[in-house]
Amino acid sequence: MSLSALKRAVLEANLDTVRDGLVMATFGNASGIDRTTDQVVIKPSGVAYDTMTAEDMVTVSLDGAVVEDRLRPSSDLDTHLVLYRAFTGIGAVIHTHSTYATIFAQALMPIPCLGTTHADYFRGDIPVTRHLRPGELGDRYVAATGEAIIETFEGRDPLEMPAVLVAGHGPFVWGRTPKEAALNALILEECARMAWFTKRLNPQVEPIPDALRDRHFLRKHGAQATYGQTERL
Ligand SMILES: O=C(CO)[C@@H](O)[C@@H](O)COP(=O)(O)O
Repeated sequence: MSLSALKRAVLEANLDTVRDGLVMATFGNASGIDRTTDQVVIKPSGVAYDTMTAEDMVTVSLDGAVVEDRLRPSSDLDTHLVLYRAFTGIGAVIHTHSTYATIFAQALMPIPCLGTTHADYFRGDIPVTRHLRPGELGDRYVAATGEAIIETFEGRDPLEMPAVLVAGHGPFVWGRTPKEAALNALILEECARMAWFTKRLNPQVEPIPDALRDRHFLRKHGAQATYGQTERL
């Protein structure tokens, strides 16, 4: 993908989060990476979404060196970079403060996998990171946020669990493309909303059985996926 195509895709993913009601004001950011050049394209910090253009997207290298510096990159850039370096199969990262997912993050509660809506996209409960320690709240705060996410994902496949709740902050999601990450951000919020109401109706309810969860997840993802069309109609 050319750099200009990546910038357009990243802009659209940012705008999707607003269109889908996941972001208000400037509370969020989406980025994408070209794995052939290791260039990362990310939303500029604090720019209004209704005036944002593809040319406003900021390009940096995977180690954080700014390639084009017309605008300052998102203040969450270092979290995105830590995720790209650790999760080599992902191509896009999105952060929002979507209401229900953020409520779970603030309550330090994983979003339980209570139904097949959830299992179609996330193979299990959406995990919550630990709180950052006082020594991590200085200059390295944003990178430390990414490192806490990586710690939470030890032994997990990030493509089977493309979302996390950062304690006291909000969700980060990812995908292979900016479009896929934007869809994951939307489904995450819907699953959080459903889990909230399900738990209110029946506080004792447990996550669905692993076999049902896996049946749903694997029919849509991985080598054996059977959902949808094998050929374009
Ligand atoms: O998480 C936060 C604030 O808590 C940020 O994501 C949000 O303000 C967006 O910042 P940027 O405009 O991406 O610099």
